[in-house]
Amino acid sequence: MNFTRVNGVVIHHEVRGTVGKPVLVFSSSLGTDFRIWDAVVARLEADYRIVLYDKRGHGLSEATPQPYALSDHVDDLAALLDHLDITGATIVGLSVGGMIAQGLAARWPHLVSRLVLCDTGHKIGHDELWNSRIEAVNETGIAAIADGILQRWFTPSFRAPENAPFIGYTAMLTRTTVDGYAGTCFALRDADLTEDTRALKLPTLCIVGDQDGSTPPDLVRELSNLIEGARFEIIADAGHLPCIEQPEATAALIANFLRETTPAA
Ligand SMILES: O=C(O)CC1=CCC(=O)O1
Repeated sequence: MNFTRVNGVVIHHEVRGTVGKPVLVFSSSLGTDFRIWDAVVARLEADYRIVLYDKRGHGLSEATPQPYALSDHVDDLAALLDHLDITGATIVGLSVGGMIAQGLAARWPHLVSRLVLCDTGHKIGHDELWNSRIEAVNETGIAAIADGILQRWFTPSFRAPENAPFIGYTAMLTRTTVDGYAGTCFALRDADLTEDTRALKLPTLCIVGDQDGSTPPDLVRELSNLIEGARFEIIADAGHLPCIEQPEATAALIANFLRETTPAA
């Protein structure tokens, strides 16, 4: 476990994989931490250097008081990569992690060479959705609204109570700090990356679960249409978190994209 203070916030991170190989950086979604990537990373770490981190208010990273802006999350990741002396990485981001990846590529282009945008958008939701979520989380806590969130995250078969991982990921969600969760809802409410993302010129893969109830396939297709040359792939039998429900298919799409966009030596 590694903890580094960047921008006044202690960020939990881990570097795995193979020294000297191209770097993949993974950024997670609202209410999750970097363990959601474990099964994907296990399939990629022989061929890549892997950076995992928890955004502020999530996992083991410090929870600063709400609200947050998307630029807080973007600048935390930029500072972490500076600390690790990394430039030109492929950023793999899911949901708000995908927005952090887009924001990083727009604001700090030297840090990013390729993007893998999973179950995300250039804008996710609208003011009313995020305002009511912020109010609910602050008044009653995450557990009180967890059922609705989990229905959008996972397919019905994964949500069976006898499925042990479902219980585990429910705990991950409900144990997220209120400041981290609500703070990031403010960031989502206020972020519209349409114009920044339209200007991006780098190899990009967009992925979405066919049953994603949070950022459905049409939204992710629209995102891919904004970025010149971006690929768009749908993963079968997955909700909002294909890295958990379909890690093999997710890792295979990422590996193929990386192979096809790596310049010949
Ligand atoms: O909680 C959800 O509905 C899913 C989600 C939206 C943005 C994000 O990061 O997760």
